[in-house]
Amino acid sequence: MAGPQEEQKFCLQEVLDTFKLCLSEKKDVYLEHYVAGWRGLVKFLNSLGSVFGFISKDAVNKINILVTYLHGENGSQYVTVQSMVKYELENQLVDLTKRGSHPESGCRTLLRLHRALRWLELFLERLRTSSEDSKTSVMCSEAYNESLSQHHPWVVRKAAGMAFCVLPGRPAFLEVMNVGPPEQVVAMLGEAVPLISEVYQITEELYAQQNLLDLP
Ligand SMILES: CCCCCCCCCCCCC/C=C/[C@@H](O)[C@H](COP(=O)(O)O)NC(=O)CCCCCCCCCCCCCCC
Repeated sequence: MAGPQEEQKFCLQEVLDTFKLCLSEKKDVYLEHYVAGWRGLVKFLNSLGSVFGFISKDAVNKINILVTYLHGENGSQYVTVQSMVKYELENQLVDLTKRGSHPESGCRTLLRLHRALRWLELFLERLRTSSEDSKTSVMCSEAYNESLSQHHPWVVRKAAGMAFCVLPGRPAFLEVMNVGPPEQVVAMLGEAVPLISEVYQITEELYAQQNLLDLP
């Protein structure tokens, strides 16, 4: 049986499995599996050390907000991202233009994770196609600059940049994924990236249709 230590261990397979479960037959995104995917990723971040604590703390905070809705009295409205958006909009539960009485709506909280998912997609694709001696810090900051950084103030960008510098090199990084030899990690990333990308695209289209991409 796995001890507490092992239960905390990140495993790319597990994250891949949760993202697989994310999409329903009609391509709705299940919130439960979406947050489970993020929980798995946070485990990975925690295994990289305390420098990343401020990032994982924010991610956990956002995961917990969503889980509270999911398990709350209106939980049945939060089964999918689609139903959450519909419910919160119909009931005026979202601050649309400036922060007001709903600073922690499901919609704005998920949007933050959604933007981070684009970073993840770009980063994992770089990792997958990179050579053995490529620098993870460079891949990570390139992916960040192309995505998430646009939504962050200077001070967060600075702190993120500093954290990226202490990322382990590619071989050690692939090892923490607990998949096996590098070729196997690369193969699994080949499966994971399109899945993550699909979940991202579906959410992006929904948010764009509803004009929710700039929620405060
Ligand atoms: C592998 C290295 C991991 C580097 C993570 C890259 C993302 C850098 C994000 C920096 C966020 C800093 C923390 C603060 C964020 C908030 O200001 C900001 C805005 O929130 P607010 O509107 O409520 O104020 N929050 C966010 O943008 C959400 C950030 C969520 C980041 C989650 C990152 C999880 C990373 C998981 C790593 C997995 C590695 C892949 C391995 C297979």
